[in-house]
Amino acid sequence: MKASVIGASGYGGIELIRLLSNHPDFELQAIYSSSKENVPVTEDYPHLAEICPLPLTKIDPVAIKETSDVVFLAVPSGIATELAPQLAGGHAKVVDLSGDLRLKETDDYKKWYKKEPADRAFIADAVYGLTEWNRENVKTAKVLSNPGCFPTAALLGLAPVVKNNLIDMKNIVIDAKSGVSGAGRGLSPLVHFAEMNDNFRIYKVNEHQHIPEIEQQLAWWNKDTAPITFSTHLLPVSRGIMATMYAPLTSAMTTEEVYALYVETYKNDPFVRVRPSKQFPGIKEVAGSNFCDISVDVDTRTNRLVIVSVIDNLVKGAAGQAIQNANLMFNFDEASGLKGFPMYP
Ligand SMILES: NC(=O)C1=CN([C@@H]2O[C@H](COP(=O)(O)OP(=O)(O)OC[C@H]3O[C@@H](n4cnc5c(N)ncnc54)[C@H](OP(=O)(O)O)[C@@H]3O)[C@@H](O)[C@H]2O)C=CC1
Ligand SMILES: CC(=O)N[C@@H](CCC(=O)OP(=O)(O)O)C(=O)O
Repeated sequence: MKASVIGASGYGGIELIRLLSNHPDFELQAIYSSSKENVPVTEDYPHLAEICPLPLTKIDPVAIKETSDVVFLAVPSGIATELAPQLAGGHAKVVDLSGDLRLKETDDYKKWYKKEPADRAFIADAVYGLTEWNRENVKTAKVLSNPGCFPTAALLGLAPVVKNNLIDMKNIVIDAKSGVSGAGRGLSPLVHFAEMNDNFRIYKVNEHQHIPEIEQQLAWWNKDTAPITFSTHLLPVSRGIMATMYAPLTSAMTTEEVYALYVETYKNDPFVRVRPSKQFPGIKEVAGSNFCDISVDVDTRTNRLVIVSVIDNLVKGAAGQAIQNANLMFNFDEASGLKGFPMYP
């Protein structure tokens, strides 16, 4: 199957190139950029030498749509709003990595992204691809909206207890940290070396655009849903997200009981690894891989459950999950092209 990547000069784009170049079922046939034409991608990214010989090409949605079986969009929010509808509706399937098609309430998109939303009906038809929890819909999707990096880590961690009504939905706190590649390749004072290195900062306090995305999925799972507290911090590392979730249990449970529930829930999911008690995951343990590692612990003094979930923001949080979804959309093995192990140390 022929795959194309738009936004191929960004961090999400080059991660798609890395993974698709080693994929047995997709052939990466073209890569697109809005700022560069006929320039080998290796000029900016020499690590792709002899891996990806393709030049960056000007974006022509009509031609891309006709020549591709699947188009991955790794462009900033606001751009997919325009491009995705132009690419959809024909032979090609579309996988969008941005936030543009995730929020079914278009007013939420306006409020949190501060941009004009895509057409409501188009968004309604886009399938939200939190793979482990929406496989059947993903399989038939023509337009796939890939989850955000923080929502992926947080929701995979929360799902078993939220779906089984085991935590107080009115008291969920999600405390998340991300490496700087989560912000893309563009520079800003927040990710400037001198300000980020040797430092640790909270950002977008109570106004992060992933808040409505997480709340939307929690509401689909549990009718008692309520606003969450969600905070994001910048770690002075390149890759990785750790989301630590805190919530009171609705009735007393032991760590062993909660652990058993998680093991049972994720026993058939190739990319979710539930850690044994007290073996809390670090971000390095999933770096470069499509794994999400989860650990749980009950604080018996407060009856509060602590859930720790880690992913690589560029893999399970972006390009890896996008390919996992595309695999299902084309009836390939879900793990095809994604079997690379984490890099450690
Ligand atoms: N980084 C991460 O960990 C994650 C990112 N995402 C999402 O994936 C998308 C890509 O992110 P990321 O790769 O990090 O960002 P980057 O800033 O690194 O890359 C953005 C890409 O979009 C292209 N682009 C910029 N403006 C336009 C335009 N007007 N038309 C078409 N293309 C344009 C840029 O290339 P050029 O200027 O050459 O066209 C570049 O290739 C974003 O929506 C992001 O929110 C989602 C999950 C995680
Ligand atoms: C470290 C960092 O800055 N991360 C970004 C993640 C952005 C992202 O992935 O945006 P969408 O999912 O909304 O497209 C942030 O917190 O905004």
